[in-house]
Amino acid sequence: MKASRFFRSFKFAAEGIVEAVKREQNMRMHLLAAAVVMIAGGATGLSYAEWLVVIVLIGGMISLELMNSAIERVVDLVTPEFHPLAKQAKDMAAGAVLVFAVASAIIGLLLFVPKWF
Ligand SMILES: Nc1ncnc2c1ncn2[C@@H]1O[C@H](COP(=O)(O)OP(=O)(O)OP(=O)(O)O)[C@@H](O)[C@H]1O
Repeated sequence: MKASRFFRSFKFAAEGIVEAVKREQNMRMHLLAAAVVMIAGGATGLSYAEWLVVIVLIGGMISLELMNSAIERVVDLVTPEFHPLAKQAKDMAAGAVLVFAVASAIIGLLLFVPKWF
């Protein structure tokens, strides 16, 4: 792949992220939560390995939210009408976000709580 093409793809990806931050309240919530976790991590003094876990969880959460937003848009593009498959697609995508958020919250508690008490 030519360098210019690579940077063009990078620019489009960045535009997608900016668009999601502008339009999706959930995305802004995830970013706020990520900032709080990073500050808490700094204050708590996480180890190198613990920071790796936190970074993977934050990156995974934001990536999944981006995929969820993308699926919502494709569904709306395909059918503005009510359709059971549209509902399933949106609800499954939202379910994927929820599963990762719950797993992340549990891992976060397992990481932080023993250091605080
Ligand atoms: N075309 C559709 N056909 C059937 N059900 C739909 C359709 N669009 C949305 N829904 C249902 O309504 C719910 C809310 O959809 P809506 O588009 O308002 O929000 P969203 O795009 O899923 O989430 P967000 O709150 O991030 O905008 C969906 O999760 C789904 O259950």
